[in-house]
Amino acid sequence: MASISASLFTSYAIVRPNSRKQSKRKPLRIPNPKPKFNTQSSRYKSPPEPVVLSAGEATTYSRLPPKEDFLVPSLNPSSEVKLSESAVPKIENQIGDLSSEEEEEEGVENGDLGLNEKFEIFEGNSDLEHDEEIDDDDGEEEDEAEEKKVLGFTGRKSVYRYRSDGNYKGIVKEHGVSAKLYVFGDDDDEDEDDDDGEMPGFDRGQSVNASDEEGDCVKEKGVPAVMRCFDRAKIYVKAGDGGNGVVAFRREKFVPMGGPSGGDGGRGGNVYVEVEGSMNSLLPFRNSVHFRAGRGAHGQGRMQGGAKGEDVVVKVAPGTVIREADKEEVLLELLWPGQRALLLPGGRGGRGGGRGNASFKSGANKVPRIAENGEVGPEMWLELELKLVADVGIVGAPNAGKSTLLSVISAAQPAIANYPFTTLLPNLGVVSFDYDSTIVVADLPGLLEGAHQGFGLGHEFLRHTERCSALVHVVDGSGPQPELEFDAVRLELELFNPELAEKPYIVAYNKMDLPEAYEKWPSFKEMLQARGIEPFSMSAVKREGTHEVICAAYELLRKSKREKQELEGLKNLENLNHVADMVHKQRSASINEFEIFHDSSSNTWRVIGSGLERFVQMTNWRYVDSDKRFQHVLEACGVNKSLMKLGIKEGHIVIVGEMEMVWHDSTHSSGPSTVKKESSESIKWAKWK
Ligand SMILES: Nc1nc2c(ncn2[C@@H]2O[C@H](COP(=O)(O)OP(=O)(O)OP(=O)(O)O)[C@@H](O)[C@H]2O)c(=O)[nH]1
Ligand SMILES: [Mg+2]
Repeated sequence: MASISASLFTSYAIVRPNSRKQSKRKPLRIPNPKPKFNTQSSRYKSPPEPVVLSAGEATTYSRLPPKEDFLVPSLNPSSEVKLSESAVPKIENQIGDLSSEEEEEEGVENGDLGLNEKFEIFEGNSDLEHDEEIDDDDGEEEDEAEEKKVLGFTGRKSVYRYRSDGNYKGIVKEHGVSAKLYVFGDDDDEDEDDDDGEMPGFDRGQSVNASDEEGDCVKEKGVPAVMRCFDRAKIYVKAGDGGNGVVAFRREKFVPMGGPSGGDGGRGGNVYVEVEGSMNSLLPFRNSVHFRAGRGAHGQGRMQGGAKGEDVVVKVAPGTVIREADKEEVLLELLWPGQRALLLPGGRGGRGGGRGNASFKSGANKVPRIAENGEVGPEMWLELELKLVADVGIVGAPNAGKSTLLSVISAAQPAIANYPFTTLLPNLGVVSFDYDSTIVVADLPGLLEGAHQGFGLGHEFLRHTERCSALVHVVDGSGPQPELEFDAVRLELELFNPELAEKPYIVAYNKMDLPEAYEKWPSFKEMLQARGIEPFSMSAVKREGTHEVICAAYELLRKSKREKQELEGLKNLENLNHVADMVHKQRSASINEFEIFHDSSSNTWRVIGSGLERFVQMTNWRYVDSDKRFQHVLEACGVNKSLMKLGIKEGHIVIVGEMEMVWHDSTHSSGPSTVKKESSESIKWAKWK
């Protein structure tokens, strides 16, 4: 009975904002003593020791240059090493001719190639047979084996400069062409330990400096940031907080007791996501990561409401998929220019929250000394992923002529050069057929064997073919074994995503103007025909056969177009504002819905319920009436009753949202009474801790 009477006059003493919750929000960051470079992992291994080809002349690196390379325009133009485009085949020949280390030294020292200390050699893993072959050799034979290890070379339109100690020095961009050797060897024990067959290729993110424990995750990912950021980004978005309401009273001559006149706060700004047709990458998010909408202005006297916060619009490229960070579920998929989604609605001001004291005026309370805080705007981290919206994707091995084909069939002007990996990012081109029919064609970086495991660059971009309706597979006819090249690329597509391999495709056998390609064409054609595939032959450089190829691709496209349109139509009907709707729904959660958790060791009772928590957040504790209102709400929504049922005792701690309170059983009065009628004396407030 005592407990029942106590229940009628129960009150809370508000002690302080809930410090536990706050500390949870901002955890202390304890430095991780472990090296970030996981030497145990089979995927990320310590980089092999540099392979010195000739005394201090060149060093082997197993990764692409760091991201800074793509930012620094020119560090030392005076010492720029330029290799003319025409020098490239020359280098290739010389590499082929190298038959001893001396020759290597000579070639480098002479500076014929301009490569002295300035070229990088990427080391990859060889297949088993090759390893064995090299292992068996000794002495001079080993030198021969070294030769065999040189499989090819590539270059790019930037010159990387290395100090002789192996540390990366800088970059001279734009005009030079540097050489890169791909050496497939077995020098490193660690490579042999690589049981799962993963290649410690340059894209594996191995640090240049093995002792570089500070290598962050950017380095571990291996691919330079400019390439990763092209189609992936992580951003932070926050809707604006609502403005606070104020307590004010009308003071005017001849208007005695003018009444409350505190205005409401304005609503916080919204966060929108909009598709910008002119964007074709997510690179802009490399520099701007945080998007915060403006907060609503506070209300003012004379019934002046606050202005609403400024909205923020995050512009993304067509084809962007949006997920909440570290979650699988797709929030939004924005395909077409102009599409706009309300992602996060701003915190409410005005009637929804942030009310001034004028809004609290009632017959019972004509002088309300209470106003609300504006509602806090929601926030989240988002992961953006771009999947280009191209109709046809051009795939194939490096140097097959994919970019050349795109340049011939469209007005696009991709970089074309006689070395693999000229294309580092996908290129888009628009091909016009009639007045009103155009298709978008994407030229992707070349695929290597092992691409699905991360070898080479192509796998980074294969996801861009997922939205293509048809593929054009370009085969380099001048290669040693076009059939094997064809099979390897098909296998990579299949291993990356079996759905890709099921897409309709056209095989375009390229470089027919070269005798070696011309000779191999009949056998290649025969092999594919035996499999039921009708290949096309072309010479992209001479623009012969390219029209037939793209027309055939267009036909394939048209076949699947109707089906695709139906799907797109369905997608367009999707409600793009569903995330905002979810937020609205959460906001309108009733304060009557809550759960109570008890920690007996600390005598703490935690009341969890989004409606109640929002109420706490919006209560402005500066005003005495706010406390009364809060007590009333706890009583009205049944929190007090539930706590007493569960056996709460004097002095226990109750936590609601960010408030921590001490429970008191009041014994000052008896008999039924509502909190509303309860005098302030009946409430025993504890001191702030
Ligand atoms: N002879 C001849 N050379 C060609 C033909 N098509 C392309 N090439 C050459 O092949 C080389 C590679 O061409 P690209 O178009 O850059 O090849 P890619 O497939 O885009 O190469 P990556 O972007 O590095 O994967 C260039 O030197 C082209 O001039 C052709 O039909 N005949
Ligand atoms: Mg290319």
